[in-house]
Amino acid sequence: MSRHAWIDASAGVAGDMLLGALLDAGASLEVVQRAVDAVLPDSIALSAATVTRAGLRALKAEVTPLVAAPPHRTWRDIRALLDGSGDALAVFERLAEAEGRVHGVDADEVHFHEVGALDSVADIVGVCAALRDLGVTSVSAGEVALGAGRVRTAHGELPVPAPAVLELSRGWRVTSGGGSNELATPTGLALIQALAGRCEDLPPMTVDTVGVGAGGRDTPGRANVVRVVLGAPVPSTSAQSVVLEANVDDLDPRLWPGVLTGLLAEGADDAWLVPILMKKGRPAHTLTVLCTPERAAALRTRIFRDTSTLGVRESSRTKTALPRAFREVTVAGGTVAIKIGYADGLITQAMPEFADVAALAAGTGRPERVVLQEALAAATAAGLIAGLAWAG
Ligand SMILES: O=C([S-])c1cc(C(=O)S)c[n+]([C@@H]2O[C@H](COP(=O)(O)O)[C@@H](O)[C@H]2O)c1
Ligand code: NI
Repeated sequence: MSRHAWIDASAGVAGDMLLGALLDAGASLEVVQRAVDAVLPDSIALSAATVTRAGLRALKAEVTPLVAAPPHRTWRDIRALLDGSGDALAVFERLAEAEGRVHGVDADEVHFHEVGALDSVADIVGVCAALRDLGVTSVSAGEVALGAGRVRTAHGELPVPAPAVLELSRGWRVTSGGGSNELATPTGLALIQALAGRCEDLPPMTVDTVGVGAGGRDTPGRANVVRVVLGAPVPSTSAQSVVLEANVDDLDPRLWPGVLTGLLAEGADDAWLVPILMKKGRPAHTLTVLCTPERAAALRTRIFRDTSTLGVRESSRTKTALPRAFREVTVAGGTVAIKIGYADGLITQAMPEFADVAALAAGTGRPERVVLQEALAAATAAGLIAGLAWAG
C-alpha cells in the first residue's frame, strides 16, 4: 500500500521540527530512539513535549546530547558513522555538497561545525526512521520559507538565508516568508531536498493523519511549525499520451475499417481517420492513433503492417482524463451500463454505453433510440444527473 507524506514548510523547516511533526503523526519515539542509538550509541536522548506556537498546538522534539560532540568532523567521518543507513546518508551527502560549494572545498574535506553536531545527525537519522515507521512510501513538500536577517554561527555572523541554505534551495520553490529570523536551516532543507521527490502544493490525496512539529522560537502572529500530511495518494488523472499519425493516399478504402479495428485490438486508446486533400490534389486520409507510451512501438509496427504508409509521425501529448465509474440501470428487457465522469467528486457526464443499448435493442427487437431514451431516463431516476458540476 502506498502512503504519501506532504510537508508544509511554509513557515520554515529544521530537522527537529520535521522530527516533531512525524512523531506527532504517530511515529514511535522508541523506534526512532533505537535508530539513533544504532548510529550514535549512548549519545542522544530523544523526547517530545506538547507546546503551543502562536496559539497552535504542536509537538516539540527534544534532541539532548549526552556526550560532548567532537569539535570538527569531516564528511568522511560522518559517512563512516552512517554506513548502512542509505536515506540518512543521502541527506548528509546533500549537506556535504552544499557546504563544500559554500566554502570552496571538496565535499569529502568539509568540516562540519553546528551542522555536523550530534543533534543534527540525530535529527536526520530520526526523521528517516520516523518516515519508515509510518510506512511512508513517497514524500513531497511545498514552498519553503527561508527567513531573513542575520544569524550567529561558528563562521561568525551569516546573512539569512544562510549560504548553505541557499545552496540547498536550488530547484526548489522558496520565499523569505517575511520577518527577520532564520526560518529554514541547512539540515531542514537537506532533508527536504533528499527525501521529497518533488516541490508541489498539497497534492490530491485522501488524508488520514496530520502531524504538527514545533520550532524552538514562539513568534507571535506566525506559528513556527512544520506540518506533515499523511494519506493515500489519489492517482493522477493527467497522463502522457502518444499520438501516431500518417497521411495515406493509396490504400484501398475498403481496408480502412479493418485497420481501425486492428489498431484498437492492438491496444490503441482511440484510432480515427480524417479525410484530407494531399499534395498534387490527391484525396487521402490522415490516420491518427492515440495510445499510452508503452503501446506506441507495437502500434507503430501495426500501422506499417496494415497500411501502405512509408512513415509515421509521433508526438507526445498530455491527456487529462476525468475519473470515471460504471453503474448499471435496468430497462425493459435487460440492463445497460451508464458511464459516469466526475470532476471534483461531482458528476459531469452520465451516458449509457451504446454497445449495451445496441445489444438490447437487437435482442428485444426495439429501436435503438427508444432503448437509449429509456436508459437515460433510468439513469436520471437513479440520481445520475450529468452537468451538476457545471451548474455554477
Ligand atoms: O556548521 C556550519 S558549517 C554552518 C554553516 C552554515 C552555512 O550556511 S555555510 C550555517 N550554519 C548555521 O548553523 C545553524 C544550525 O543548522 P542546522 O542545519 O544544524 O540546524 C543554523 O543557524 C545554520 O544557519 C552552520
Ligand atoms: Ni558552513
